[in-house]
Amino acid sequence: MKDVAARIIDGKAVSQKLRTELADEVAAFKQQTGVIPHLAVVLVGDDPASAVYVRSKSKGCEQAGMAGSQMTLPADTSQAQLLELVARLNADPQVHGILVQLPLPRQIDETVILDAIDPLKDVDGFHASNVGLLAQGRPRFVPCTPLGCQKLLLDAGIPTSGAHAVVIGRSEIVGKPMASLLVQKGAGGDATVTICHSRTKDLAAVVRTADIVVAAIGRPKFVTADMIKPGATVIDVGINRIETGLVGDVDYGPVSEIAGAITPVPGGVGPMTIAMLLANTLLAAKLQTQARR
Ligand SMILES: Nc1nc2c(c(=O)[nH]1)N[C@@H](CN(C=O)c1ccc(C(=O)N[C@@H](CCC(=O)O)C(=O)O)cc1)CN2
Repeated sequence: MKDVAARIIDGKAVSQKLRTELADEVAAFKQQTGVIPHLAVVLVGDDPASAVYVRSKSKGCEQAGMAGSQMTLPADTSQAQLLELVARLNADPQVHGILVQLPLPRQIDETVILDAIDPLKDVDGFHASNVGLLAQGRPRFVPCTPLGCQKLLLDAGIPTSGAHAVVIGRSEIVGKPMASLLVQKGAGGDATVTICHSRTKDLAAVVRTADIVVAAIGRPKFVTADMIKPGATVIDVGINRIETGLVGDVDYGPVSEIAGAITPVPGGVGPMTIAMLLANTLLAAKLQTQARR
């Protein structure tokens, strides 16, 4: 055990600072172009957590001086009906960003929907062409949660160049794009990256070698103190609702006594996801406005 507890990386404070800066950028963009950036958020079904996230996305747009509209479809919506809505939003010149809230009901193939979104309006960065651009090291829209993790590392002054970063989880939304960001050249990158997943042999031993651990596996308190190298930085992407409340993928109390810096849940990575979405929406409006002039 260390005699000093880990530094807490406060995602709520960092996201608030970024959102204030973004509101100034939005105001300048509106003054220059007369264009109001507009995010359309689509929710299918009535999952209560998704409904909360979607509301905070629309509210976040308004607070930043952008337009946010929300479309809610019933849980039994067919793939064809959702594709029709996406096509309408793609064709609408007033809409700059389109986000389809995940997860989608089982009858709808997520990949088909995500790849139907105009890549220039894909503020989630999930379209195959945006995934490809990130993998090639020339990112356009980067998925919001990994981008938020990278911003937290940069804001906290955690060196990534030459560091060994271990990403636990290989999802398309977090694990894979996080690894791409950490390995790419430049600030917040240049790390040596290992991705661990359910088939990794002796995962604990691999994680113990990490200077930076990003936990995105979706299992409550999966990362325990014995897996952490003293002084390592621990970024917890997990949001798990258990009987006692909301917990991350990291066993926060014991791990914070070993780590050098750690994100809490709530108040760590989560708020950054929305801040990055707002930033991507302004970027979408800028790219489309440029293309139309
Ligand atoms: N189309 C997308 N769907 C989903 C994404 C996404 O980025 N794009 N990510 C997640 C959910 N999500 C945003 O959609 C999200 C999750 C959590 C938070 C957040 O601020 N969490 C708070 C806790 C809030 C609570 O009490 O529930 C925190 O960690 O402090 C924001 C956004 C899946 N779907």
